[in-house]
Amino acid sequence: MTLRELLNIPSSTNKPIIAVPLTLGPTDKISPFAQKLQQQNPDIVEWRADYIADDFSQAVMWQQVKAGAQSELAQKDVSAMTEAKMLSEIDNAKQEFMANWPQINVQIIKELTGTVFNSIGGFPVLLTYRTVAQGGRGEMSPTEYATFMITALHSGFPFAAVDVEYTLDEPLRQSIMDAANKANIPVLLSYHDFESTPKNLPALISDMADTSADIIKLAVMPESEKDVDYLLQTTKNVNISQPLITMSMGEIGKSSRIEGYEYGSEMTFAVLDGTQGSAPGQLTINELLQAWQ
Ligand SMILES: O=C1C[C@@](O)(C(=O)O)C[C@@H](O)[C@@H]1O
Repeated sequence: MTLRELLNIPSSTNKPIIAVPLTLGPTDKISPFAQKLQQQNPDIVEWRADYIADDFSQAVMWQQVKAGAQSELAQKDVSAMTEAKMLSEIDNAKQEFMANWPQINVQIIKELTGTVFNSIGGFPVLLTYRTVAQGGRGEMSPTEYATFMITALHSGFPFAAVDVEYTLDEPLRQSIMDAANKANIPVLLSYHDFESTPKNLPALISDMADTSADIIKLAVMPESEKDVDYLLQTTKNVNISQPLITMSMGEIGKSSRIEGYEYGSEMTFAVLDGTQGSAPGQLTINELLQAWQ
């Protein structure tokens, strides 16, 4: 099955699926992005949840609740005794907040996810939380990362696919994959190397394909043209049953984002004009379309 068939993204051309990253943070507005989406019309939006989810972590949310209570207290003209009592009440509130956190967290994740789905006008959404270790912004612990992904998958919104990092501990990885399977959402297993191009690409891709993942994705950094060629040749020659997505990042790797599909890479990541990219070397959609002409 092709990736287009799997993700239900038909096309009349032989070109790869174009994905654009949505990298908005908590203070960014989504409507300018949504407008550009309509104009530039990619195939799929990759929601990079790592740009926003950490701002709604348990620690951050409690700090906000606490700061609110403290500033209210500071505005009141109360005696030292009353103040001490109110401070101890804030401490009690903390216990309650921590006990209720699982439900609060579910609600927050539902709202974040809902905002994405309700704002971008029907484009398919790939859910990604990229950890710092794999080149993203996400600083959650592995368990928090898995909880975030599973909760988002349970939110009822129809993600087109979900990115799961290959480097995540196997049991946690499996727990996300199980949640995705239950929700009938294809799993895209990903591996990134922002430093270099591993010398064992065929074995790495085969090992990734030996899991129950539905799609395999590899993004690596070339140190020379030779590395780009190695990635493209490996993409062409590797024999796996799942659709494959590969790219060489950075300036030297740009050609792989344009030509990769000729070697069997079924998706390419590009940026909407006037928005922020999510990895080095990404072209704009217009540059990509021009290169294909
Ligand atoms: O895995 C990838 C590929 C990518 O790193 C790139 O190089 O275009 C961009 C990421 O947003 C995405 O999750």
